[in-house]
Amino acid sequence: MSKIYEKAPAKINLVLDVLRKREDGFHEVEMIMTMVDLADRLEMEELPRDQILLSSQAGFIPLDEKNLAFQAARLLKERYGVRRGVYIHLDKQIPVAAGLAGGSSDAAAALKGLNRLWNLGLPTEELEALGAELGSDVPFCIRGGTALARGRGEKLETVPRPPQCWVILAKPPINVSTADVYGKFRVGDVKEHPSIPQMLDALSRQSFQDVCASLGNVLENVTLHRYPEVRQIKDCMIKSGADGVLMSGSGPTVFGLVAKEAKVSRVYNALRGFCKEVYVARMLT
Ligand SMILES: C[C@@](CO)(OP(=O)(O)O)[C@H](O)COP(=O)(O)OP(=O)(O)OC[C@H]1O[C@@H](n2ccc(N)nc2=O)[C@H](O)[C@@H]1O
Ligand SMILES: Nc1ncnc2c1ncn2[C@@H]1O[C@H](COP(=O)(O)OP(=O)(O)O)[C@@H](O)[C@H]1O
Repeated sequence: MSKIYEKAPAKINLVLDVLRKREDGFHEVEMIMTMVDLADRLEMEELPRDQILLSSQAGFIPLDEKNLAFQAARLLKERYGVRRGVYIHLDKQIPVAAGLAGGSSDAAAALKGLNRLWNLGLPTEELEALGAELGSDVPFCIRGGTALARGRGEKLETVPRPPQCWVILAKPPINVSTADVYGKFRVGDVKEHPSIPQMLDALSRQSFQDVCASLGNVLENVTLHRYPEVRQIKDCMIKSGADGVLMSGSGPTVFGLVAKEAKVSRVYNALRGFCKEVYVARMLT
C-alpha cells in the first residue's frame, strides 16, 4: 500500500491591505504573501475501507470534519466520486490560529497529496479553485512561492520572491480569530495604506532594505489595540535589531526579518525573555 508525504509550510503576509467590505461579508484585500520553512508534514496512506481517518501528535486541533485537511479529503471524494479511504497523519509544527495559515496549508497539502494518491490528475488551477471553497488562503498555499493575492485572497499572481533572509516568528499565548479581527476592522480608521507597488518594486530589485521598509498590514491596528502583548513583541523585535518587523495576517504572530546570521540569536534571546513560542525560520525560495 503506497504512502504519500506532503509538506505544508507557513505563510507570512509582507503586505496586507483591505480595500472594502463586500456584500458577501468578506473583505476585498490586496496582499503579498510568501512561504517560510516552518512547516507541518502530512503522511497519507490508503485505507482498505471507504473512510477518512485523521491523527496528529498535537492535542489541540480538531481531528474530525472541523479539520481543514479532513475537509479537503471529503471535498475531493464528493466532487470526483472517489470511493477509497485514506488515513492522514498530521505532524503539526505551525502554531494554531496564529496568522500563519497552518490549517489552510494543511488543506492545500491534503489536496495535492490526495490528487497523487488517488491518481486524479487534476491540474494546479483546479486544485486552487477547489481550495477556495475551503478558505481564502488555501489557493495561495497550493501555489506556494510568493504571490500578490486579490479578491478575498483567491485571485493570485506570482511575483518575485523576497531576497533570502532569516525570519524570526514570535507568537504570544493568545488565539486570535480571523473572523473577529475582520469584524472589528473599519476601512475608515486606516490612516495610511501600505503600498503594493512599492513592495513589488523592492522585490523585483531584490532590495532587502526596501522590502523591510515596505512591510505593512492594516489589520495590525485591530489586533495591537486589543492585545498589548502583540505590540510588546513588536517593540522588542525592533529594539533588539530586527531589520523589518510586522504582524502576519490577523495575528497574533509577529515576524522579524533579519539579514545577518550574527543578529539572529540576539533577537531570539530578547524575545525568549517573555515569549515561549519563538521560531527561527528561513524564507522558502
Ligand atoms: C487574514 C488572512 C491573511 O492572509 O490570514 P490569517 O490571519 O487567517 O492567517 C486571510 O485573509 C484570512 O484567510 P482565511 O483564514 O483562509 O479566511 P477564511 O477561512 O476564508 O475566512 C474566515 C473569516 O474571515 C473573514 N474574512 C476572510 C477573508 C477575507 N478576505 N475577508 C474576510 O472578511 C470572514 O469573516 C470569514 O468568515
Ligand atoms: N489542520 C488544522 N490545523 C490547525 N487548525 C485547524 C486545522 N483545521 C482546522 N483548524 C481550525 O482552524 C482555525 C484557524 O487555524 P489556523 O489555520 O492555524 O490559523 P490562521 O487562520 O490564523 O492562520 C483554528 O481555530 C483551528 O481549530
